[in-house]
Amino acid sequence: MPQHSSAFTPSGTLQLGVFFQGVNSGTIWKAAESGSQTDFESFRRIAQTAERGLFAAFFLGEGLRLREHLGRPHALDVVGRPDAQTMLAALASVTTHIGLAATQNTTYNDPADLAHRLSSLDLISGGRAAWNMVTTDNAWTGENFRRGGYLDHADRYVHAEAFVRTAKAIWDSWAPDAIASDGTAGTAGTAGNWPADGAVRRVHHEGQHYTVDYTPRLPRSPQHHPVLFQAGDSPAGRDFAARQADVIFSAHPQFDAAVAFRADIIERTLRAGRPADAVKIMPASEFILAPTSAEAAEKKAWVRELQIGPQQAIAYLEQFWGRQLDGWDPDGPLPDIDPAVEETSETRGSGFHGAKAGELTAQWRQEAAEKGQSILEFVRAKAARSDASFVGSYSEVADTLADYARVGAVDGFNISPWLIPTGLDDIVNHLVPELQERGVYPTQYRGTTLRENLGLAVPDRAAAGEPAIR
Ligand SMILES: Cc1cc2nc3c(=O)[nH]c(=O)nc-3n(C[C@H](O)[C@H](O)[C@H](O)COP(=O)(O)O)c2cc1C
Repeated sequence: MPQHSSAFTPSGTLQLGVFFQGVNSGTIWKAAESGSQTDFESFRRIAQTAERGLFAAFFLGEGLRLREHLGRPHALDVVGRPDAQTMLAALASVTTHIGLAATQNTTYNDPADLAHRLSSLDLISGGRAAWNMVTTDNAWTGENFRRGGYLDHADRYVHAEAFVRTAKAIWDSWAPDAIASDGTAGTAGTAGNWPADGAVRRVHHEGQHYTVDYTPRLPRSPQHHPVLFQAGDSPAGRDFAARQADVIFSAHPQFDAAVAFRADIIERTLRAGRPADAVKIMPASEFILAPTSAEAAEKKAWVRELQIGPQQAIAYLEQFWGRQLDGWDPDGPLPDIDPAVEETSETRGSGFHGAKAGELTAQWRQEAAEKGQSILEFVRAKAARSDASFVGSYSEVADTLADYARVGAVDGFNISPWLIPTGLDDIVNHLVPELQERGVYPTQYRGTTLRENLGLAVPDRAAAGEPAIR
């Protein structure tokens, strides 16, 4: 295994990505300015604004089934999420530089099929595709598929590892010069569009969950293969990222937590035999900005009010009580009845997986009573990802972000706009120039591929001593 320097040197710069929300209550869909969550125009407008702001990547999440609660569609979610790869292919034709990242899970997809579809996006976009690798944390998705059921947490990452190694083997199987640019490498076709003999390797993988025996169908893209993001925060998820990913879409945006997360990932990355800076980190975040801090605070109150209305507040509590609470007054105190479940459900997208429901709800009742909060006020405070929010004037927030860049706490932020499609406008028009003035943000795209723009090396697995799967 090659030796790497254990020293981590902060790049001193930041990248931005945009995460178009399809679930949860972070996006306001009912303001006068709100667009549609399914109309291509919303996606085009956001992606082009992000590109004007030199964003590295445009992200789409994935959910293969509507989230449900107590047998009904989850009232906390907006309904409708067009297929990510279809949407990104359409966006490739109206953008030129921004990366196009599709969240795709390793539990319900198949590696040969997904590797091919991602390669297609990578070729169509001229080397701008990324795959955000997730394992998916819910059982109800499995009910959509013939396999049914759902893998144990530990198995999900074993499966994910075999999946991504197979995908990488598929992407590595065409030699770099399989199709020569002057059209002379081929032996079978007159136009030189065929690979030379021996230039494409067959991929064979026999695993616990699937077997692949496959001759890959596409050559390398200008960035070799899609950039790999990972989202999943358990120790197993972090180790998986340390071994396989280029970038982590993390859940730790607050400064101290970000610094600790960076240290943890450096340790795991070195243990995996990769250089200390091999894995970049971009946490999920929300920005509420205005010319002055007082105006930003006012805006925040408006945003929170529209993100969580009475119906969402009740639906939020129902996740933890495990029963319908629609008779409860959102302006009254928290329900003084016991939950119908022992543990908060791990399968309903809650951020409190497996907590003891009785203890948690009793603690919340006490907390709300002490603060004199109604259901609505309590949920607005609890559900808002306030730990992921950067609220302030353009220059205050730019100063804060410059501190992150200086110590290398993160490599950038993946921003969820709270308004679609105009939610990036003030970031691009005001925050980006402030960051550029501080020398912590690019003033142009470095290249045309996502890999170049993120400053990632082209993968060379043979040199890294990692054999392709046979
Ligand atoms: C920031 C972030 C974004 C995620 N986005 C998605 C998503 O869009 N679709 C999905 O199925 N899972 C998503 N996940 C969930 C992961 O797939 C994973 O299943 C979950 O975090 C549980 O794994 P863990 O225990 O390693 O955290 C996301 C996770 C994180 C941390």
